[in-house]
Amino acid sequence: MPLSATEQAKKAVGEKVAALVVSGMRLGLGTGSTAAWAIRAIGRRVREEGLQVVGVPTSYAAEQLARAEGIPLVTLADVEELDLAFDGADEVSPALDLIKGRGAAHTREKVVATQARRFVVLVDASKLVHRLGTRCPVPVEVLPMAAAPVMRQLRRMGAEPVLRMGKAKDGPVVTDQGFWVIDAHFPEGIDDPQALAMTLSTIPGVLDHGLFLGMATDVLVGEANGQIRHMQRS
Ligand SMILES: O=C(CO)[C@H](O)[C@H](O)COP(=O)(O)O
Repeated sequence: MPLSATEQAKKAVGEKVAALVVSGMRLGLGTGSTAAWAIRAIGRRVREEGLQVVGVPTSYAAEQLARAEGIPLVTLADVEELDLAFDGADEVSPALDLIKGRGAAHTREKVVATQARRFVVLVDASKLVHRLGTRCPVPVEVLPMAAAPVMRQLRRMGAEPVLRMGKAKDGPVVTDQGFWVIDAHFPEGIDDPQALAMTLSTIPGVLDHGLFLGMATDVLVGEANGQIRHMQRS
């Protein structure tokens, strides 16, 4: 079946970042449908060209895919830093700030991204927003016993919190860490992402949230016309 235009754009940016990889690199392997294109393309280069890399996966899903593709895996205990991490995103602002976590992997994704000298974000053009929060909620990963007080706190902060429920499971989504995810909706968008990120980080029971501010060094945007736009942090 032919790929949709959106899937073509995801594939294009995934293959673009895979082409930036050279032997010896230590990689952060992102989660989601766009990062999966990159993992598959890197796996192909490992098998066909003998490309020598190691990868740190950001989720169980990324780990399984990388294993299937033959990419050698290591942990953050094995490598002091990563040369390049790549990942998808749910929103990208003009300042290259992000919302991530549709796949509930944002906590590990943030840890991995912070260990990388270069953090390349892969999106199709539908993810570009003028104001963070206008396209999707901010995922907040919480200790299950803290879910109710965290939701009350989020309401006091002006958010509309929704506990994320499983699609093929009764009850809440459970993350790779055994935590839950509260999606904090901001119907008018987020006024001050920095202040929100700081406040979220101080709420007891919150493991981490999906605001990735000042972290992306590069954003590759797959456009509808098949072109790739490269945005870089100045
Ligand atoms: O943050 C993520 C997972 O937690 C994903 O990277 C993000 O949701 C983008 O996914 P996709 O490329 O499938 O649109």
